[in-house]
Amino acid sequence: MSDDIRKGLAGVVVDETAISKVNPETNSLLYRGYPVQELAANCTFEEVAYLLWHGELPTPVQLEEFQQLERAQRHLDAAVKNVIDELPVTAHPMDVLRTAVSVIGARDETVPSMASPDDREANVRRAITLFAKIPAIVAYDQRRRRDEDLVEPREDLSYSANFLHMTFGEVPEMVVVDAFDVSMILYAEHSFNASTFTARVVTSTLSDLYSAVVAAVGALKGPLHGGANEAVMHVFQQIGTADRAEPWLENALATKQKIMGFGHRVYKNGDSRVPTMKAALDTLITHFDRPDLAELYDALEHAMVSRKNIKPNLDYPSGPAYHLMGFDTLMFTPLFAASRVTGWTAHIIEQLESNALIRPLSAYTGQDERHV
Ligand SMILES: CC(=O)SCCNC(=O)CCNC(=O)[C@H](O)C(C)(C)COP(=O)(O)OP(=O)(O)OC[C@H]1O[C@@H](n2cnc3c(N)ncnc32)[C@H](O)[C@@H]1OP(=O)(O)O
Ligand SMILES: O=C([O-])CC(=O)C(=O)O
Repeated sequence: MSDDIRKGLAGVVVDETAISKVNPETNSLLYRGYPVQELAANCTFEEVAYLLWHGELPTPVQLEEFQQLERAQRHLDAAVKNVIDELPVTAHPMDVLRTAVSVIGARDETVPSMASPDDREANVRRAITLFAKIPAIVAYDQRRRRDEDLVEPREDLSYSANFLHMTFGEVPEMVVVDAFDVSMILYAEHSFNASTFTARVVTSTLSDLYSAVVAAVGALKGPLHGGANEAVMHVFQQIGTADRAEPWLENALATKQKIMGFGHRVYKNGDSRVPTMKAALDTLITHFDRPDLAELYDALEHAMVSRKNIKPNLDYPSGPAYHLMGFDTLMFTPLFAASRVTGWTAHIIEQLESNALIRPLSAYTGQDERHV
C-alpha cells in the first residue's frame, strides 16, 4: 500500500473545530475550553449541552429559558410511539432509536426541501427537540421490552432525574442520578470520532440535521465505537468472577479477539474521561454493595495492561455503571447516543457555518482498463 494512504484516516487532520480539544499528550479533554472533569464536577448535563451549542455556559436566565423549551418537549409523540410499537423486540435498541429519529425528522415540517444551510437558530431548535425526545424513546423501548407501560415525563425534574424516572417509573436516589448525569457529560463530545465525522460528512452535502443524526446513530452502533459499552457488559458476564479474568483474556487474545472497552484511536496512554467515570462507578459499587464487580473490573484491567499495555476507554467503566443503575445491557449504546446528540448537533451546526463537501480520494487497485 502506498505511503500516501492513511488507512482509517489515522493521524489525518481533516478540518478545524472550536467545540472540543482532545489532547493525548496531556491526557485532557476540553469542551469549549473547559476541562471535562470540571464540567462533570460543577455543572449539569443541561448546562453542558447549552455550552456545546452556544460556546458559553448559560446565564441563569438563559438556562431557565432553555429548560422550559426542553421540558415542554419531553413527551413521546403518538406517531413515534406507534412506529416503535410496530418494531419487533428483536430489533436492537439502536435500530429503534435510528428509526424514531428518522420519524421525528420526517414529521418536522420546518425542514426545508431545498436545504437552507445557514439557519443556525432552526438547527439549535431541532437539536433541543432531539435532546428532549431521545430519553423518552430510549426509556419507552426498555419498558416495552420488559412488558411495562410507558411512563410520562415530569417537567419538574432535571434531564437525568427525568430520564431515570421515565425508564424505571421512579426517581432513584441522588447518588444514582448524579452518576448518570456525570456519564452524560463525559459522553457528550469527543471531536472527530467516527459518528461525529459521519454526521459532518452527511451535513457537508447540505443534507438536513435529522439525516446527519440518523447516520451518526448508525455509526455509533458498531462495537469498535459506542457499541463497546454494551459489549463490555457481555464480557463481564462471560468471565463471571475476578479469578477467571486472566485465563479468559489469554484465550481471547489467542483467538485474536479485540477486548471491548480497551484501546483508543487517539489516546494511547489512557482515556482522559476514565478516572471521572471510574469514580462514579466506585460510588455506585459502594451504594449497591457490589465489591465482586469492582474485583472483576480491576482484574481484567490489570490483566490487559500487563499483557498488552492497552488501557481502558470510557466504555469500560460506563458499561458496569449503567448495569448497576438498572439498565438492560442492550440499552447502553442508546444512552451514549442520548448524550452524544449534543456533540453531533454542535458539529452539524459548525460544519454548516464553514462548509466544504467532504469527498476524499482513493487509490484504485482493480483491473487495468479492459473491454467487453
Ligand atoms: C467511546 C469510544 O467509542 S472508545 C472506543 C470503543 N471501542 C472499543 O472499546 C473496541 C475495542 N478497541 C478497539 O477495537 C481499538 O482499540 C480501537 C478500534 C478503539 C482503536 O483502534 P486503532 O486506533 O485502529 O488501534 P489499532 O487497531 O491500530 O491497535 C493497535 C494495536 O493494538 C491492538 N489493540 C488495540 N485495541 C485492542 C483491544 N481492545 N483488544 C486487543 N487488541 C487491541 C491491535 O490489535 C493492534 O495490534 P497489532 O499492532 O498487533 O495489530
Ligand atoms: O474519539 C473516538 O474515536 C471515540 C471516543 O472516545 C468517543 O467518541 O467518545
